[in-house]
Amino acid sequence: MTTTAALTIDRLRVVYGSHSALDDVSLQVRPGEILGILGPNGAGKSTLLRAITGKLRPSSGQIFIAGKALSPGKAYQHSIGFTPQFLGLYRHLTGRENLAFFARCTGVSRHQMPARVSQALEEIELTDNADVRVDQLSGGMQRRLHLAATLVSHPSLLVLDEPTAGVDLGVRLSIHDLIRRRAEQGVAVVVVTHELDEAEVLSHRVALLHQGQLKALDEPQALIQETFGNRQLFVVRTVHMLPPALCERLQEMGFRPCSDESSDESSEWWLESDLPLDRLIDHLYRDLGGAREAIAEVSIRRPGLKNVMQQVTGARSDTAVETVS
Ligand SMILES: Nc1ncnc2c1ncn2[C@@H]1O[C@H](COP(=O)(O)OP(=O)(O)OP(=O)(O)O)[C@@H](O)[C@H]1O
Repeated sequence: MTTTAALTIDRLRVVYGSHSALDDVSLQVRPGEILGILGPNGAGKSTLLRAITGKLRPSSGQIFIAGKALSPGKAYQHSIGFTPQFLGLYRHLTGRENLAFFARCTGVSRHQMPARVSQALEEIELTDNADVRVDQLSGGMQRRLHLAATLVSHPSLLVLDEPTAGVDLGVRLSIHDLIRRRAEQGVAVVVVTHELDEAEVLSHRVALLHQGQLKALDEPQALIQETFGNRQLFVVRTVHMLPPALCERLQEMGFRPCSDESSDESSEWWLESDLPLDRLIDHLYRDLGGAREAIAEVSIRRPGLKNVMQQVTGARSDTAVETVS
């Protein structure tokens, strides 16, 4: 028996003027699956979400929601719930009033509304503060309410743009639980996040976008295994940010900054290598010479999606292992 995909994207192309923002992207999301969409700035993530939610007309290709072709501007015909990145709540209304408003807007009947609103309030543990105005709620409560405003209509496809941006760990974990519970009930979830550690624990599969192209699509652990096999990473932490000459030296040895693509803002560097740790430390000490007191710690770490992303999108350093061997 085949299950109809909750979302099918077929050879999607979006061109802005002469710039190709999405280039021949195809993927499917099954009911109950959480798909993380990852990629550096400008990769095409928002464009993809706008296409899935019918907010833009693709230059070519098609999108199907539960097997039915999506017409741009007519997403309301499908059961899609979209939670944008920035809070869209009525601050002078209470949580309960906000949920009732969003339920009405998305077609929940008067008859169903009280039960739906109560259920959503319970889900986000806001029942006790349901009648407090939004502007008096904590930031974490507002974030959960923002998500609940989408959940209240019981969409079968949930599209989330950075649902945990700017929240603390406790709120983040409770939002993860909310998303997982809906997925367990059969809801398909597409979630854009810049937090690669989050994507690794939350997503069943991840799609890596770079310059509008789908570079990888797989389960997080499978991607890590495909990219790094059983190799481990050496991570060097420095006591402070290094002067440019030392950054260059580390890069010549094949190290990459952990924080982002900008080497002069990183005090952590990683290297994929088969060398034993003691030999690597010898090389480091020899190569950094008098600057070795800048090293605070050398450790071995399991690669993560962050490293996969750097490997897929960054300039590949093929000389890494040879340089220090
Ligand atoms: N309305 C537009 N007109 C012209 N170019 C656009 C438009 N929207 C996005 N772009 C360009 O398309 C590319 C993809 O943009 P998009 O916003 O989808 O990327 P993103 O992955 O969401 O980035 P970010 O993480 O910074 O939000 C970028 O090069 C961007 O400058």
